Amino acid sequence: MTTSTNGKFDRKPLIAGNWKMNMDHVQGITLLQKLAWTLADAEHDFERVEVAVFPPFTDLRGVQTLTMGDNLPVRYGAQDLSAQDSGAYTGEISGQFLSRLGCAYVLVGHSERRALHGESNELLATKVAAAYRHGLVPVLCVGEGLQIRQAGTHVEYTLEQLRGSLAGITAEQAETLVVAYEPVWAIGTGEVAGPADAQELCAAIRTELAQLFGDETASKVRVLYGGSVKASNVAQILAERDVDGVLVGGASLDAAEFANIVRFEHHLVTD
Ligand SMILES: O=C(CO)COP(=O)(O)O
Repeated sequence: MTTSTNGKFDRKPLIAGNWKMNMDHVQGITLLQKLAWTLADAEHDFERVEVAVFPPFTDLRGVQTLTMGDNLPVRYGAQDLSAQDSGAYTGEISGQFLSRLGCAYVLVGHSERRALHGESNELLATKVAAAYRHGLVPVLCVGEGLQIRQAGTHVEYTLEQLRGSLAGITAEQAETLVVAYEPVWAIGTGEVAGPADAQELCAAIRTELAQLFGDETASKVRVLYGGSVKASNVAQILAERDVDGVLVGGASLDAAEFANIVRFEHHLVTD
């Protein structure tokens, strides 16, 4: 991909699938194998467009085996991690364990965890720090609910989440950061934010990152959009200048559909 004047193409697009609490360890292997075959048939260039999956914890060992054994260049991560490293924290999973399982990434602060588990920005800042301690790249999720969108305060609300969840991290750490803007009203609803909405927030996030960490760092951070992304709408969303990838829920559970999302550049050509 050539370098554009706005620098967007210096950032490798990241197409990520969040399987949520779907796909047991056997189903997960089947899904990933199908995805691998489909992308191999299409001669997908993983150097050009990065692919990552976020399976349930119990699938990670199998995903590790599959990606090592077949030398499949799909990267993967967990959907959450503990803020602690080890000890008496029943039910928690340490970033150290994820790192040893070959995870490259970890989701932090998905809206479902914020809403269902009461995860605050303060707690999430400690999870982001834990991810960096263990060599994992945090994919920090932010985004407003419907009421906030209707009140028109969505930009300020989302940036407040961003600032709060990144408290204490250094500019050097921030260089590898991934942020996912996922408006809650667009998650699993079929209601996709328009490309202009996605661009507005992704650009606002980058501007805020520039204030926190400097322009150069902000220009390296990949900002993804998530919420009802499908093969039929991905190309328009990724045509926006500050949108560097997508975080896909439901449509990532179908290998053919997800492979078509990964191949978004081909839709652009035919659009
Ligand atoms: O929450 C999401 C990804 O993390 C988006 O989910 P859907 O793609 O199912 O709307």
